[in-house]
Amino acid sequence: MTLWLGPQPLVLASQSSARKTVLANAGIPFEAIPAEIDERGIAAASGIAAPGAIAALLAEQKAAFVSNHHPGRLVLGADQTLALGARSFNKPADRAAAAKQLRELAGRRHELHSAVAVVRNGITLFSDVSIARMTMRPLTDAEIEAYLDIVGDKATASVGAYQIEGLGVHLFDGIHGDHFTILGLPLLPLLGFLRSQNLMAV
Ligand SMILES: Nc1nc2c(ncn2[C@@H]2O[C@H](COP(=O)(O)OP(=O)(O)OP(=O)(O)O)[C@@H](O)[C@H]2O)c(=O)[nH]1
Repeated sequence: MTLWLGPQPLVLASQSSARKTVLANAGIPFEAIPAEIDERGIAAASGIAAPGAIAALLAEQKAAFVSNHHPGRLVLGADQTLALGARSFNKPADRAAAAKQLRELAGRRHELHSAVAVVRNGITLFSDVSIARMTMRPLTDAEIEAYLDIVGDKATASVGAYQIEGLGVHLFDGIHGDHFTILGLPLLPLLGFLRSQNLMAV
């Protein structure tokens, strides 16, 4: 008996190592085929300001892009936006941007809006946006620099310049929300959908 009942593996429209790990640990077979879209351009052209709506749009656009190149396949797209008050943040471009972003997040609560979409033949079959609320400790510039010295390039691999399951945990006083939402893939709503399609044995 296997867990996955689908005729073919899921297609994951992502290069995210965290998203791959989440699916692999959940026992869901997938092929990773990153979407070649201009995320920032699409977000800017959409005129959308709400972080959850931006994440939902980009998750759907990533899945639709790959779906159009793989007819008949079930394609999963995901996106995550960080919101601090009315401002939205994306993955920092380099260490200096990560330091600047952490200085702004320190001592405050920010939200992670994680969206997932499932598309087949260009039709969106499922979408969900989940929110996690993260309370970051007050941090001195010296603490931020020490953290960045220790984590190195990983600081630019995540939207908040941290990996919560790794050393990023040291930055926080409080975490409210689903662990998978923080990692960037709302797994529980996705599993509910896959189950509803009779794709899972459990
Ligand atoms: N390991 C880890 N990754 C995180 C965490 N928080 C956010 N991320 C990752 O930060 C990235 C958010 O950027 P996105 O633009 O949504 O995705 P991406 O990395 O560009 O990958 P694509 O899906 O190909 O667009 C995702 O890869 C998330 O998995 C965390 O706490 N731990």
